[in-house]
Amino acid sequence: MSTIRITKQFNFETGHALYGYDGKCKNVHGHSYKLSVTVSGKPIKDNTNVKFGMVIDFGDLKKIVNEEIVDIFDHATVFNKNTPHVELAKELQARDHHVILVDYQPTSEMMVIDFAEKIKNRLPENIKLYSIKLQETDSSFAEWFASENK
Ligand SMILES: Nc1nc2c(c(=O)[nH]1)N=C([C@H](O)[C@H](O)COP(=O)(O)OP(=O)(O)OP(=O)(O)O)CN2
Ligand SMILES: [Zn+2]
Repeated sequence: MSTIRITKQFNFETGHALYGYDGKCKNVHGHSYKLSVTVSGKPIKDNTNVKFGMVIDFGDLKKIVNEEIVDIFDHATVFNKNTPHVELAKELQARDHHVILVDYQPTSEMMVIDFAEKIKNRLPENIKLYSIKLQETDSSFAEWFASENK
């Protein structure tokens, strides 16, 4: 049976700031992120299985990515907790804002690394994470490929 890649796309709105950056993205600002998650596997051969012909049900992949990423990052603001932005984050949290403190600079590169780990940990044994693409703007995106990260 052939190995097939399938992709599910997601959208979420997230704020961030790049502490110490030498450009306008040092300011708190937001993006309409577009996330593409590609997994690979073999379509189920058993015609009595309700998922017959599927690598993984798009709905099951959606549930994993929504629970791990979209529901958490949507309408949140991400700060690097190893910078003075932690003070700003605490102030926002005290005012009931949805803030995420991460252990990295929240660039698109570092976010795809984080997302890849989160998704890999949730996939069934027979399904492999192939790649992730995170688009910050119409012209800027970062990609993670399993083949380059063994
Ligand atoms: N390698 C990276 N460079 C930059 C990142 C990043 O995550 N990785 N992030 C930013 C800013 O957060 C923001 O995304 C600005 O990006 P940029 O593409 O420069 O946005 P512009 O709107 O200025 O770009 P246009 O060319 O006008 O579309 C900065 N750099
Ligand atoms: Zn940005």
